[in-house]
Amino acid sequence: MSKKLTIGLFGYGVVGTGLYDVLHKSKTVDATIKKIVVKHKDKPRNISSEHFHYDKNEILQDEEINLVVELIDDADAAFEIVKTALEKGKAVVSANKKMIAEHFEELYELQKKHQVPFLYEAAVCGSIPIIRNLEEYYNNDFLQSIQGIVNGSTNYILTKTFQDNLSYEEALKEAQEKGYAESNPILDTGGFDARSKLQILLTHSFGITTKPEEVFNVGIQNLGDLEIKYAKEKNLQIKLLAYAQKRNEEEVIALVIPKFVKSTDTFSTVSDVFNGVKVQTAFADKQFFYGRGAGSLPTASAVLSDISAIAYDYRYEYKKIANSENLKLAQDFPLKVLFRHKAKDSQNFENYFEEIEEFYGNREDAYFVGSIRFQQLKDVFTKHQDEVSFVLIDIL
Ligand SMILES: NC(=O)C1=CN([C@@H]2O[C@H](COP(=O)(O)OP(=O)(O)OC[C@H]3O[C@@H](n4cnc5c(N)ncnc54)[C@H](O)[C@@H]3O)[C@@H](O)[C@H]2O)C=CC1
Ligand SMILES: N[C@@H](CC=O)C(=O)O
Repeated sequence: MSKKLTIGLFGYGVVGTGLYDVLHKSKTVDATIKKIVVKHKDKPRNISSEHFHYDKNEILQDEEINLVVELIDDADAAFEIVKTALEKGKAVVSANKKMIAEHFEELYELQKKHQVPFLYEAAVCGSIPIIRNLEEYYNNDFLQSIQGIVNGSTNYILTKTFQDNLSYEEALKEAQEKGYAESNPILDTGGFDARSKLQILLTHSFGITTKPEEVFNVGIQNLGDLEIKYAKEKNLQIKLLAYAQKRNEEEVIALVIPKFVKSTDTFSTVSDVFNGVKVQTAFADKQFFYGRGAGSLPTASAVLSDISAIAYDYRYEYKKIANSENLKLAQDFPLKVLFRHKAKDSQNFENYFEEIEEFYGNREDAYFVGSIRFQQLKDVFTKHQDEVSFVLIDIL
């Protein structure tokens, strides 16, 4: 039996306004927004000011509200809201991957303790229902790998700079204007948003819980004309990929990194703000999910689906945590990359590499193809973040 939901909504930005819209258009969900708490009083909005409140307790202390939908852009404030709501026995829907990735263990314990649903489909790949599928559909299969283009803004920027010859700055500005980018866009371009999503995927696919700093991410912010030229000459594209991939029976590779993809690779068909996720399992073999990874209505559609699932009391069972097979993150493995540095004083970057296959440029502006151990790659990136770029050719 589906239950009637009275919603308290936090945030009325890109996703919040989208949710208001889809909830009023969809006739099948028995849910009403009673109150909306926003931060700024004077902002012009498309609905009457009587809907808005400015104190979080207006929602959190309201006994009639049985579902909190959290759609704000502040991960710390979001955690406080979600924590209090769960403690008060209210169901919660959130799209805030940064907050979930940073606080997963506390949120997991709160759900268990208070026995209330906490759903967050919109937090990973916008409109693609990947979490619910990992929770339900793949429950009895053996997952081997999940690879995904999981960030809409960076895919938009890469598409526009590659195909339409826009500058990086112009493409980023467009992604911001369209409501795809995070309020702080370095979260997108630096691969941090993709890392948060990867952390959530690791939990729902392999039962591995992680702290953000345990998952390594390289973004697209250091890529330049040389990488694009190299890719075009070889008929390749560059995509920011997130990997959660079994290396053997004990270890899972977890990594966010730009990668060259061939024109025959399904990922090469994922352009613009779209996301794509490849799942490989023992029984089903390969499957591919495709859909809009960001934007007002597509993201709101995932929030709407969570709301409707809450109405029949659906909750994540986290079976993969219970049956985690004690999998651990792989600490070291070899990769083949295109490496470039723009260090002013010539550094001995070649020493980090096991083998160098192709060398271009000169010592001060060099780029080369070589194989490197994961630990070495992390080391060189950590020490020289602003001076180096990597594009993955393959995990070896
Ligand atoms: N924009 C997108 O395509 C997607 C966004 N998300 C996530 O959804 C959440 C919302 O994103 P957007 O709507 O794009 O952000 P936004 O910046 O358009 O809207 C967020 C709103 O929350 C308000 N806010 C901040 N702190 C608040 C507080 N303490 N109480 C009440 N309101 C507060 C801000 O003033 C702003 O109006 C974020 O966690 C984001 O990562 C997830 C998937 C896609
Ligand atoms: N900034 C994010 C929004 C959706 O998660 C993205 O671009 O993917």
